Amino acid sequence: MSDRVFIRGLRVDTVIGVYGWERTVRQTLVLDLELAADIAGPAATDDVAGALDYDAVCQRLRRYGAENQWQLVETFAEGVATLLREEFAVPWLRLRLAKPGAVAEVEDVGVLIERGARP
Ligand SMILES: Nc1nc2c(c(=O)[nH]1)N=C([C@H](O)[C@@H](O)CO)CN2
Repeated sequence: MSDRVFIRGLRVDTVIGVYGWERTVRQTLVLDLELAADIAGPAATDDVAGALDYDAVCQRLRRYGAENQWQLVETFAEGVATLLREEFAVPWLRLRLAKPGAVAEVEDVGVLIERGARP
């Protein structure tokens, strides 16, 4: 099954960073997600109840960012992957996590991870 739900450019505000000043401010991370998910099933019923609800995913990840804090983008990325697999039963995902403006003269930096087994 190569079907995917994708989310591009999800902005999550959180406390993240290794420097002292970063512990006192909120910064915006930008997430691009590819989530393995069945498309034909929910298409047959035309019912969001059987779909991987991308709106629910976005709301949950914004709340995850608001309620927690991290030092490394790596830690945040692993937490997002675990949450999606445990709470939304996503069997495989690819996450690109960008921290725009974190480094001078650089557009963005971050991590790209894949977790789970491709169905
Ligand atoms: N591999 C990483 N390197 C760095 C991180 C990080 O999260 N992962 N973070 C920082 C600082 O917080 C930086 O984002 C502030 O400009 C430095 N290196």
